[in-house]
Amino acid sequence: MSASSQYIVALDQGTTSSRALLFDQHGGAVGTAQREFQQHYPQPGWVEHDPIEIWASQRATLTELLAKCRVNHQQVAAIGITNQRETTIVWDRQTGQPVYNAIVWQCRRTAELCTQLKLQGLETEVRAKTGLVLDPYFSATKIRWILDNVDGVRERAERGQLAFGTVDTWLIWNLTQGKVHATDATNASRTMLYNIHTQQWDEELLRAFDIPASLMPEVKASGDDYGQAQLGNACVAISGVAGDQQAALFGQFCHHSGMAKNTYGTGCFLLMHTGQTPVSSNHGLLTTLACNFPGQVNYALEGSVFMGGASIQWLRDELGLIRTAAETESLATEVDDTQGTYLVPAFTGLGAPYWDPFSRGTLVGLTRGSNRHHIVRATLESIAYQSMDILSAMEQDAGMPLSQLRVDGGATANDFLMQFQADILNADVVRPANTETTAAGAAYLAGLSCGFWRDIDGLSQQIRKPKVFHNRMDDEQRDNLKRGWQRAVASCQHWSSLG
Ligand SMILES: Nc1ncnc2c1ncn2[C@@H]1O[C@H](COP(=O)(O)OP(=O)(O)O)[C@@H](O)[C@H]1O
Ligand SMILES: O=P(O)(O)OC[C@H](O)CO
Repeated sequence: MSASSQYIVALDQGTTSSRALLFDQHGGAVGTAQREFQQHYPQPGWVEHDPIEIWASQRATLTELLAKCRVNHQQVAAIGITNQRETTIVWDRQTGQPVYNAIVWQCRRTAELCTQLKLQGLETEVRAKTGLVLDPYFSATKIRWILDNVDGVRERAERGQLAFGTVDTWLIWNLTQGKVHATDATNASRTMLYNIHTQQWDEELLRAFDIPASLMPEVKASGDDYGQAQLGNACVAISGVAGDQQAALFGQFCHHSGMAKNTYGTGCFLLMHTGQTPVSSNHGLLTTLACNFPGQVNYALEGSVFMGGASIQWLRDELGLIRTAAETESLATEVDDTQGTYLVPAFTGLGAPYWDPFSRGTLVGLTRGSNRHHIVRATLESIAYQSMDILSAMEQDAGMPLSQLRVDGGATANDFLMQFQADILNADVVRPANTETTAAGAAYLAGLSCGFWRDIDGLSQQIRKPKVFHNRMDDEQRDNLKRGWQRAVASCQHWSSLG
């Protein structure tokens, strides 16, 4: 880091776009550049990205950001990387060419393989060692699919010629011109091959999934030295790496047991820090690793809501009840309540804590007086109820009450939703002034690790004041509403299996 270094760059490689953000000494984002890239759907249920396009779009955002902000490489102390997790890339170590497209976390092509592996009894071992459920979501069966289905790849992998990586690893490889093949603990914990107790690739799981160990990257702490990114003639250190949901937990300053964040996007991703103890869930939540520095191990519980902002898109695109997501706020507040209407957006089944793939969406409690205001309000409330269900499962699993929920993501712009979330949780909902918490997490990891910032507490004090939504609902009303929600959920469970 040179004396003139004034900034940290965060590279945020997401599912639909690559972004680069510039952070100053105060921890605020002062510049941003973004490029969308193409989604490929070669068959129903399959999702792919072109790894070359991922790299090119990410590289272009970095160049654009520095040009736009008139910042040169010497002024950048370090780069932090955060990324869509689980997405799987395999490439040739010699040429750097991918052997197949990136198989995206959403891709369901290995569902059948997962069923077979469950029948062989692998599920309990996967759960115990990795904290995950045996599902196509995670990287292991995606790697296996590439090895089994792309000509010559298994032989090349067995000869040690190929490398596997999640998107962070692919970016590090390209930024360092093939010198560094590494990932961080949070990304490793999403592969279904990493033992979160021993902190190593698990040889038995690699054997069970039939994946050669030579493919795997070195696993480092999230805040650590990942080598030098070559940017033209200049070099900048890469000193922070984390999967996007764990980066958001870090960027929200949730560093202690019981602290939780919820990201309200298309779906909602909820993570609760559980300190140095892995908590195994009785409600089907995932046990995963949280960001760390060398010598530390941190754990978290994770759960997700499938239909968050997506149900607002459904109101707009399928029902035509609204024109924009933003107008849901005024529509919802123009009525006092939903008049007993509940929407359960179980369009693709229900996740944690119900885990019922046969549930289907339902709208209950309609009367002759119900109108679009009530339905819009019920839809917003459904996002808060689903988040509440996951948070209460987390509280029970971790044995810790939640006093505060930190929030980020596109739908947190909706004050009605935030207030209702605080009311139904009976907890404070804290929305930071800067909702770029994912990129901030990567920047803070990188900046703390390279000495740009001295300590996390000092950094958190510099951040602009958040807006806090306090509970305004009395217990009786909350209990009644929660009972109604539970009845609504019960009414749609097992729906598509009933015939
Ligand atoms: N004011 C709003 N009220 C409710 N939902 C909103 C609002 N603004 C955006 N959304 C929802 O938030 C989602 C976009 O958030 P974003 O964080 O960009 O999601 P993602 O990263 O998943 O693409 C969309 O599903 C949209 O419907
Ligand atoms: O890129 P996002 O924000 O959709 O996040 C994807 C998650 O990391 C998937 O686990």
